Amino acid sequence: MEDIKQYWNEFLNIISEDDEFTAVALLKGSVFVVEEDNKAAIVCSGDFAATHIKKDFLGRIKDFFNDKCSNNIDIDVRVDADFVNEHLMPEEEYQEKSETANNNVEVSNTTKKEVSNNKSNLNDYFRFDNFIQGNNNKYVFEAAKYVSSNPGKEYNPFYVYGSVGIGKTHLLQAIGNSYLEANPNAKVIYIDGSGFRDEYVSSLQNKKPEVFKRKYKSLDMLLLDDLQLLESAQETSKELFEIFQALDSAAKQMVFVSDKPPKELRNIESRLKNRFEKSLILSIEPPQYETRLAIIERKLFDLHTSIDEEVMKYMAENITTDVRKIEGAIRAYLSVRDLMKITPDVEQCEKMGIFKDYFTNKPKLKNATVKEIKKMVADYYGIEMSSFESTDRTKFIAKARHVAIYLSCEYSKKSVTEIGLEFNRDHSSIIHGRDKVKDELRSGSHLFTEINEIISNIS
Ligand SMILES: Nc1ncnc2c1ncn2[C@@H]1O[C@H](COP(=O)(O)OP(=O)(O)OP(=O)(O)O)[C@@H](O)[C@H]1O
Repeated sequence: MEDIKQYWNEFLNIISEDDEFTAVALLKGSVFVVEEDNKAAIVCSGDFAATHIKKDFLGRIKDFFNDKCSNNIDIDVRVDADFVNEHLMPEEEYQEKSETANNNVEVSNTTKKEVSNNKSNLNDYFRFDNFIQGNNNKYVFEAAKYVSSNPGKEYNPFYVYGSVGIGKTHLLQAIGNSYLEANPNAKVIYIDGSGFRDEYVSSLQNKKPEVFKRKYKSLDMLLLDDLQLLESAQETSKELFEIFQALDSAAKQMVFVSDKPPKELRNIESRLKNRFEKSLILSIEPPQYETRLAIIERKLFDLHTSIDEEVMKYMAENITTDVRKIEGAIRAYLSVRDLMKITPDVEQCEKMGIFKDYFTNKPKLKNATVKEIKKMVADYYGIEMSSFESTDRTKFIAKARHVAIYLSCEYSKKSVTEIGLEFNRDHSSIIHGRDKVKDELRSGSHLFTEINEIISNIS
C-alpha cells in the first residue's frame, strides 16, 4: 500500500514553503485520515475550515495526490470538531486544554497585550491571515494589504473609519506587522490619538519637543488609531500636520483610523483635514451573518476548541454589530462550560442568560400594532394595505407581506393565530412567512437594511 499519509505531509511542507498562511493554518488544523487504499478524508474542526479547504485547496490537493499515486485517490472533506480535537493534540494536552479553555481565552487576550513589540507598539496577534473577510470589509482588507506591501505609493495616506469593534485596529496593526515582517529594520509606530497627544504634551513639559518631532518625522510608517481623540487637542493636531508634511514629502506611509469620516472631524487642523479628504478613504461596515459565523469559528480555532454549531449560529444571529462582543460571548460560554462542566445548548444559554450582556439590542417598537406595522410596510413598498390579505402572490407583494408578518411576529405581542386573522391566513402560513424572512436576514441579505428602515419609520 502506498504511503498516502506521507504524501499529505509532503503537501503540507510545499504549501508552508509557499507561505500561504491561511492555508497552512487551516490544513494543519485539520486531520488527514486514510480510510481505504484509495479513499481519504480531511476532517475539519468547523464549516469555515471545510468550506475554504473545499473551495480553495481541494483541487490542488487532488492533483497533487493524483501525480503521486498510481491509483486515483478519492478525498472527502468533512466536519467533526471532537475528532479533530482528539487527534490533533496528545491526550494530556487535549485534557489540559479543554479543562482550561476559559483560561485560554484570557491567556489569548493577555498574549495580545504581551506580544506587543515595544518599539512599534504593535501586537503580533493582529495579522491579515487571522482577519476574516466579508462583504463588509473586503475592499478595506485588499487596500490594507496593498498599502503594507506598497507603502508610500498611491494610497498615502490611507484613511479607514467605521463603528466600534469591527476590526479597524486589527487591520491597522496588520498593515504594520506585515510591513515589518518584510522590512524588519523599518521604523514603524502604532499609536492612538490620546497616546500621541500625551506624548506630545509630555515632550513640551520636559522641554524636549524636538525629540518628539524627530522621532515621528523619521518614521517609515505611522499608524494612528482613534484619530477622533485629537478633536479636543488642537495644538497636537497642528503638530500632527507638521509630521504629516514631513512624512508625505519623504513618501512614508501613513494610515489613520477613526470612528468618523474626515469631513465630520471637528477641531482638527483644517489643512490636515483637507489632506485626509484627498486620501484613500474607506469605511468598514458591521459584518453580516456569514462573516460573523466565520469570525466565531476562527476565534474558536485560535483557542483550539469548538462549540456546538447551533450555539455558534445563535451567537452570530444575535450579535450583529460589535465583534468585540462576539469575543466576549465566546469567553462567557467557555467559562460556563468549563466551570460548571456542562455544555449548554441554545435553550440552556437562553435560560441561563449567558449572552445577555453581549447580544445586540433589538430596536424597540413602542406600542406597535399589527395594523400600524401593515401600514408602514405598505407605505414603504408603495402597495395597498389590502394586498396583505389578498391571494396575490407576485414576488414583490409576497415579499412585503412576509416582512409585515415577520415584524408583526417580532413586535406586536400577538400570537401567530391572531396575526393570521389579520392577514387572512392560517397560523402555518404566518410561521412560514416569518421564518422565510429570518432565513434571509441570516444570510445577510439586503432585507436587513430595508427592515431597519421600516422600523425606524415606525418608532
Ligand atoms: N473580520 C474580523 N476577523 C477577525 N477578527 C476580527 C474581525 N473584526 C474584528 N475582529 C476582532 O474583534 C476585536 C475588535 O476589533 P478591533 O479592535 O480591530 O475593533 P475597532 O474597529 O478598532 O474598534 P474600536 O473603534 O472600538 O477601537 C479584535 O479582537 C479583532 O481581532
